[in-house]
Amino acid sequence: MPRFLPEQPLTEATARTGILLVNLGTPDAPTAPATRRYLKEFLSDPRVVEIPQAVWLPILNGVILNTRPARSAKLYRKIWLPEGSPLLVYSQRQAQKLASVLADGGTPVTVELGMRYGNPSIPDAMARLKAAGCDRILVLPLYPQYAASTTASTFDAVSRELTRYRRIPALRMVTRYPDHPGYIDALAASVREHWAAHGKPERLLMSFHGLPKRSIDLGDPYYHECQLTGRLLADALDLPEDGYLITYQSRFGRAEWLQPYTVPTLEAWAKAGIKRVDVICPGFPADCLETLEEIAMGGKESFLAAGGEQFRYIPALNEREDWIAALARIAREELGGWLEASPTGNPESITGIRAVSVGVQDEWA
Ligand SMILES: C=CC1=C(C)c2cc3[nH]c(cc4nc(cc5[nH]c(cc1n2)c(C)c5CCC(=O)O)C(CCC(=O)O)=C4C)c(C)c3C=C
Ligand SMILES: [Fe+2]
Ligand SMILES: [Fe+2]
Repeated sequence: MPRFLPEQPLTEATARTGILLVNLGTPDAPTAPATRRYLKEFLSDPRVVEIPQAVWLPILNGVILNTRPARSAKLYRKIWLPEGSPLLVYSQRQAQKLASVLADGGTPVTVELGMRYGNPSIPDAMARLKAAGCDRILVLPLYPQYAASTTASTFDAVSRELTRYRRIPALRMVTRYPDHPGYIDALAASVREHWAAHGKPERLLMSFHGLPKRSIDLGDPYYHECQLTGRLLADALDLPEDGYLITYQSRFGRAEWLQPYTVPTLEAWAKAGIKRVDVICPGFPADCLETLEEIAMGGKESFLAAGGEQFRYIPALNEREDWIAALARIAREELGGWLEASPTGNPESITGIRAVSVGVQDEWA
């Protein structure tokens, strides 16, 4: 049994650039066993829970995985689409549309979606890129703001898989785009369209996924990147200081997480007499459990119960044309120097190198 995965012979036709689009991942089904499998993989990642594994794993396996899966599965059932989990459905459509926008723009690259946890896995997506002949890969995570628990964990998974390869591809990775004009403009356009259809609220709440405060104290740039996105979005919308607030959601466990917390803020606003709010979750390019259940359903319920009168959730960017165009722009910018060599996807300029390496292979065959 060879130590590394077997390789297909190198041919001229196989040289291509591929994009590995990555998102977090989601259960295969809205059931307790499928949610348990997903949470086990997710919460065993030391990038996600930074408690020493000898302390954390007994808590995870003994307590959390015996209680949370059934509870979370019930929540997933509230948002599940006929085609599957929203996070997967929207991420898959983003991958397909990104490939077609790039191809229409003269950049024919293969795009594969890989989920950090669950399916389709990052190793499977990388195998598909390899089978398509991609020997240059751009990793593009659907995380505009850098966090070690998401972005660095993606890098861990990609690089771990590469340790099994004999012939590794050239590799690039987008690590952050919290201030990319295409991303900010798409967010601003989605808010303006929402206001044109439904009217303007008293306040706009921008809710980002939370992180333990300790991670920021240890140097994670996530908080600053969320604040940057939020401020740029507010500027693009000409919002006054008291017209919006950036908050953090999805707290997990008892430690302090980034503040202010989303739902307590909504309740405090309602109690202070704010009647009409809109909520957007700019850090989630695809709608998912955390936006659809926790915010659009749970946040609304809390706001109304505390005396608020009108709560509107502004959907994630999902398949918006301007967002797919922004992703294509980000990809093209990061692919600089790779695409020039292969304007038609057929890398003439490196044909000579290919011919030599194929020749050497033949000699040893
Ligand atoms: C220790 C816990 C967690 C950290 C740290 C964390 C960071 C983090 N997560 C996202 C994006 C998503 N998280 C989602 C779900 C989710 N997150 C956690 C915990 C942590 N996240 C849990 C336990 C769950 C599962 C749901 C539940 O049981 O409550 C999702 C949605 C997944 C879906 O299937 O729809 C996303 C997306 C980011 C961006 C982030 C760090 C910045
Ligand atoms: Fe999360
Ligand atoms: Fe949540």
